Amino acid sequence: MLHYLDRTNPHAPVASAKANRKSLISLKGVGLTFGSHEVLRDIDVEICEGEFVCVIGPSGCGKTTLLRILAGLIRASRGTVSYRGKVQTQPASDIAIVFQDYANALLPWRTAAANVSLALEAAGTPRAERKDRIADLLDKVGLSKHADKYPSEMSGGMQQRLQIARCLAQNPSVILMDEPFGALDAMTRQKLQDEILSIVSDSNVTAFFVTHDLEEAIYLGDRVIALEPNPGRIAELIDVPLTRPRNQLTTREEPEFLALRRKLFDFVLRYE
Ligand SMILES: Nc1ncnc2c1ncn2[C@@H]1O[C@H](COP(=O)(O)OP(=O)(O)OP(=O)(O)O)[C@@H](O)[C@H]1O
Repeated sequence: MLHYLDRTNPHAPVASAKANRKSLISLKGVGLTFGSHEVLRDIDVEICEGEFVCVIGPSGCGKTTLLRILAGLIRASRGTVSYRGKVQTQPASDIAIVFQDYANALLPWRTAAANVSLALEAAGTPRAERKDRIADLLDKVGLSKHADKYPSEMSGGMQQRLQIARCLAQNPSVILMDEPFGALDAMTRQKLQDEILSIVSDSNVTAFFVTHDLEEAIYLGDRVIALEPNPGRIAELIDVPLTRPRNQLTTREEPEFLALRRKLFDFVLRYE
């Protein structure tokens, strides 16, 4: 259970669990070179259990590459990536990835329920348990009424929800998201932002979220990593001091939100 600063309640655990959270992922001196192209340099960051970390930065600065390193899909050329205190040598089964390209992430010949079932089958969930788990997962992402639809019969937002349900079927401790809402319209995007926040907070999942959208990063994150390019380095690691639960209207009007928005805009404008 996460506790966030609650200004409406003076007895809320203000000293927040944040300070006591356990480190889950640790990157020390991580660098990556593709051929002669140095993509990432000296990345040092500690991500704690239950934390929501967003990454922003100009195009090509290495955001996706960093996510792929965390996923264990690429080995760093330098430094170490530790997961639960152990140096990571291969992808962990409890780290799930949500991609922007939901259409390619789903199997078009399987219904929504069968797409979720696939992840359960892969995880070895006994057949007898699958039906209830599928119903729970589809319910969690608001797709209960669409279990028998094929991806082609669903909107972009619904397909992305389905991809998220499939990831949750893995029972992940960490969800890595690479611009998951980038292809969606503004209203759907905001709805899904709130859904992912409630999923993450209900299941105490740790989230690492790559986005081009500076406001999205502030709205979702406990911290925002600003990567500068050539090679990709951490320019700033910014704490987001906004209360939770967040609200699409009031949070975005808070002075701290606006100040951070200004700070991040100034940062990216340097690389325009
Ligand atoms: N497999 C690869 N081989 C060679 N170079 C690569 C490879 N993958 C990525 N790169 C290069 O690494 C750099 C960082 O790419 P990456 O996709 O991580 O950036 P990004 O910040 O996510 O970009 P965008 O915001 O445009 O999605 C780019 O210059 C890219 O061309």
